[in-house]
Amino acid sequence: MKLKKHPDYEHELNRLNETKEHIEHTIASVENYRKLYSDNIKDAMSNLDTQESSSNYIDALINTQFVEIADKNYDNLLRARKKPYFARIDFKQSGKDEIEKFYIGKTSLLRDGEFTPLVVDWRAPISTLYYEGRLGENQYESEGDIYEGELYLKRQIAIEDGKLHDFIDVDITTNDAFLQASLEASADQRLKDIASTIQAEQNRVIRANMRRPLIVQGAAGSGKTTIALHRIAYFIYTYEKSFNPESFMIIAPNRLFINYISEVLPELGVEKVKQTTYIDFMNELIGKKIHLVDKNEKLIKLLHESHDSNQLLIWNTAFKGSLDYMRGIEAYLTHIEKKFTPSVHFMYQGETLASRVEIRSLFLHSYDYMPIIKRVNEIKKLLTFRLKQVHKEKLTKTEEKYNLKIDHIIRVKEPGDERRNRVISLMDERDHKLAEMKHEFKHAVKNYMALFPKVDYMSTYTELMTNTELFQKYFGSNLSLEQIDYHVQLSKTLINKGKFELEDLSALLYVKNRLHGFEDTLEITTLVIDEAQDFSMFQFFILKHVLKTVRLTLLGDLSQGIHAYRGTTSWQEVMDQVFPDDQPSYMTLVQSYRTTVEIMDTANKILSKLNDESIVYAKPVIRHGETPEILAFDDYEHLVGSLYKKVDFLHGKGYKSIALICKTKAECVKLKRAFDQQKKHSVKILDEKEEHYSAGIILVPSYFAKGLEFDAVLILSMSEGYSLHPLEIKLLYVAMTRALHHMDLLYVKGTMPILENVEQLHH
Ligand SMILES: Nc1ncnc2c1ncn2[C@@H]1O[C@H](COP(=O)(O)OP(=O)(O)OP(=O)(O)O)[C@@H](O)[C@H]1O
Repeated sequence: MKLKKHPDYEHELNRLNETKEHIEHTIASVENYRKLYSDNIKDAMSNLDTQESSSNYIDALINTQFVEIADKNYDNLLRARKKPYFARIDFKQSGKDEIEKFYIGKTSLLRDGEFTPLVVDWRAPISTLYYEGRLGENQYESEGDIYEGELYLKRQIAIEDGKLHDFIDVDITTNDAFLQASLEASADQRLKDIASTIQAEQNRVIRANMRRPLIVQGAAGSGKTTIALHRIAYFIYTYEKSFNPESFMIIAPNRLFINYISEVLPELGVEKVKQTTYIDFMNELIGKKIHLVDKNEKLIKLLHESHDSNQLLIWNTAFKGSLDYMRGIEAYLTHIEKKFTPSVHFMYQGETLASRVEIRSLFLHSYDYMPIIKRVNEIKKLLTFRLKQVHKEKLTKTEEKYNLKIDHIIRVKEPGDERRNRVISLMDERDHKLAEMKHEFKHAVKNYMALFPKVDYMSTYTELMTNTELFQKYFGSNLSLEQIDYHVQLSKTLINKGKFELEDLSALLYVKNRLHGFEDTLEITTLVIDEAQDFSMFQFFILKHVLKTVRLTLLGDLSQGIHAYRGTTSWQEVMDQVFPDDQPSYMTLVQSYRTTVEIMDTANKILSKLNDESIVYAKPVIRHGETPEILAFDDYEHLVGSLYKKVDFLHGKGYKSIALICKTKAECVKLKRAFDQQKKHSVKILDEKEEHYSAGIILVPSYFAKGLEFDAVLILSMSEGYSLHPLEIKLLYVAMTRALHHMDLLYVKGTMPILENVEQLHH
């Protein structure tokens, strides 16, 4: 009712109707075109056997392309039908008389002969005024030009199912009613497009210069994954003419994530972007599936055993992810490279066609930009070329030489047996010589090339890892004998089982790249990595190196670095070591959108146990909920009894996704049995292989919870509690920050040293 009294109500209503009419009209025209052209294609195809088959075929292809383009717009139009736009800004550009109204939506709509679009795409330069600008004097940039003016209005417009629902005028779009409404929603749609509620700090990340590396440190729930997708959508829109969507790639931690992502990208009007995991991408580049030990095995070991007893494991993992490791490998390859060319000249018929010095110089200098095996091939081509030239010449000369001799004998000698024998003998000698030359010609290059060592990336790398002497020589200067022995023995054990560790993938790819290189089929020019804190320096380096690009966006949160023993512990280090000459940008996101003030406060208290002054704590958007309960029980039975009641309660509240997070899978299995016996609730265990999850009660080992979110989270500690070790603090922090609306912690007394002295926690 109130809305109808708004002086602009009629205007907004008419505007919406006008827009909808335009959309319907365009949809109808596209449908007509599609029908017409698909009929044309059918005709062209049915005539393919006739004489003009090729021109018909070309016609068919052109029409197919047309339909594809129409299809693309068509899908966007269908989507726009229900919600053509979500905001309006009124802007008067300096020098112009008129205040222009811009309606902002997910896809732009143009009308013939009109300069101002009916709807402006959220990714258009002017839309940034909606996300970042405040009322009053303002400016925006488009293709290097600055447009100044005055922003008169910022209006958020809620349209649902094509009907005008509400609109409100705002100044800054922070913590507004629209954002609140969006955050109240349940987690059944894990990732969603947030085009209408993007916040200023997020907008800056989305639109940051893509030509330089960008590192984003974002608190839990600050929208990193969401922003990663919007950034890609923004870039595809902005650089539509220079880049194919296929040249964008997003690396996510697992298939579950990728499935979430693949649902959101089409919503953002983006398809065909490559979505993969690091392991899958490495296997693809290496060209074979490398069998790895479970990538969580180390973390699980560290959770079960003391850190002190695993010092060598921690050292070895960090070492294999470091650029020192890469440098050791490089030193070994350089050594191989130096000894690679034969120590003899390339000769033919006693003549040097290429000296060993020349070949070495070609190999080490002229062709040094190529992978080793390709250089060998280049040398082979060169030797073959020279040999062919010389061989032809020598063959003619030899033949001529014999023919002259034969002529001479015929001229000076009397006919008779002696002359005949002499001529025959010379002819035999000539034929023999020519045959011998042809034989040498045929085998010369092959024999010479056989003097180059036979190398392949797999044996080169495994030799280096398992040979104590070699390892000591190339990596050993700062390592203890104990460390060297640990590395070599572990490598031998793994290789005997035909397995590698996750850390070996970068190394294998490095060696493969140096030896064999890649075909020029790597189309990826722009890479976005989510959960980047789990990546090592070597992983970042190899991606930059192999893809030959600095268009990398890394989004991560060091506070959630549960794989810090193998991942990144400092973004500064990434900038210094991986991008020293690439002018990387660094941005932070501290506002957190996922959870309530009460849950975030509790999680932050846990995080403060790290006693790390450099941590920037997540600031929740003001949204209140119940205070988390921290409940201690005398034993397992009492805990489980209370857990059933909690689950009933949460069900009653209408929460669709409820996660029961235990520290390890073993505790999840134990609880699953209990639930199965109780027979009231059906529960599943979420593990690495899971590809889909949307609702229900799910048991989650803490280390799989990263990146996910649930309406309600119950953290459970039966026997394996959380200690004050940084890894366990981070694990508990990650678990707590998964909740959207509700979180409690239930534990058996004595299992949670981490809670000691945590001020003001509710017991
Ligand atoms: N501007 C926004 N408007 C509405 N919802 C938002 C906004 N930004 C983020 N969200 C929501 O906040 C939640 C967290 O976002 P996301 O998962 O992208 O964060 P994250 O930084 O990757 O989190 P984490 O590191 O904890 O896994 C999601 O539900 C997302 O839809």
